[in-house]
Amino acid sequence: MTEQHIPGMVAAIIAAHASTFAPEGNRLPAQPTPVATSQDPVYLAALQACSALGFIAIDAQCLAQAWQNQSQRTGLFDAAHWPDAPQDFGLAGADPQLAFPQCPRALGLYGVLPSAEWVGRMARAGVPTVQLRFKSDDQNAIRNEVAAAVQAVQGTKALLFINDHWQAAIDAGAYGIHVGQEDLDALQGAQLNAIHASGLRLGVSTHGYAEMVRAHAVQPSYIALGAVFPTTLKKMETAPQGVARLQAYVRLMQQYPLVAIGGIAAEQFPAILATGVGSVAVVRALVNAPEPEAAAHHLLACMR
Ligand SMILES: Cc1ncc(COP(=O)(O)OP(=O)(O)O)c(N)n1
Ligand SMILES: Cc1ncsc1CCOP(=O)(O)O
Ligand SMILES: [Mg+2]
Repeated sequence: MTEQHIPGMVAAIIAAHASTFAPEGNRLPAQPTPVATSQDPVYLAALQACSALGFIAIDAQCLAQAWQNQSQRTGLFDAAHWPDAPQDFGLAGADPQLAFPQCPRALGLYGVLPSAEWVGRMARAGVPTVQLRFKSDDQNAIRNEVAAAVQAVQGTKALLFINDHWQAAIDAGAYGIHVGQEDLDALQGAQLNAIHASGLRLGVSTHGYAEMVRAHAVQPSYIALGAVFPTTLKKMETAPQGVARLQAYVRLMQQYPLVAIGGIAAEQFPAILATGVGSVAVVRALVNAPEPEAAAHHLLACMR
């Protein structure tokens, strides 16, 4: 492949994947082609094509590198084969010594909840995985709420993750911690080591290819993928990813337990579960339901 083949390769990738990633009527806007970090013709073609298909700069760069690696590994350029091999994304070779402790591969219905009271309610309703997402800057209130959430799941089978407040989670003996990309940015190496040494599980939020690669660098216990659909619960920096991208992420990230999150209600469960993701996280589908326990039972039935 040489430079003169690039326009044809761009067109071939778009033709093969537009119906999946940029279908008529449900298309993310085309993105400007970002700076190239390789002059390989496959890389350059994939960078243009993935940008045209609506992938943001860091994800288009990540995909282009993977497409270049795939072509070099297989010895051919196949426009129809969307990259999905972990080694082409630099995702192979997890180190069991450095990895965070394992959690179940299928975390099932995952309730992300605003208070210890909600955590207890949903744990008692049979939700297998719960998270305390308590937003506060008051350290005393945080410590009390985290300790109360740990108490609230006693006697149930629920696994309790604490969002953001990792030190309080360690001190209270929660099952695990959930952090986002900004939380990871703020964590110093020694703090990440402290979480690792505590033996708690670690879940990490991701919103696309580049963030999945970044999350892999810390080898968390699970990876969350979202927002799949629009959500009013949280201001997202990235567009809703949609089910087609979720499917591609699940194919690539099979080595991790995966959680889908964002804008998911009962009607979306069949499409989400068909991707092979082992867990579906919801906030409003539980918290805003007129009868939250009944909603939990219905969503648990949807999981089956
Ligand atoms: C299961 C799960 N996935 C994603 C998030 C979002 O975490 P984060 O990006 O850190 O945002 P905040 O929840 O802290 O606003 C989550 N909490 N749980
Ligand atoms: C916390 C969070 N992170 C990504 S989407 C989201 C909110 C999900 O809430 P809902 O299930 O109500 O859309
Ligand atoms: Mg957070």
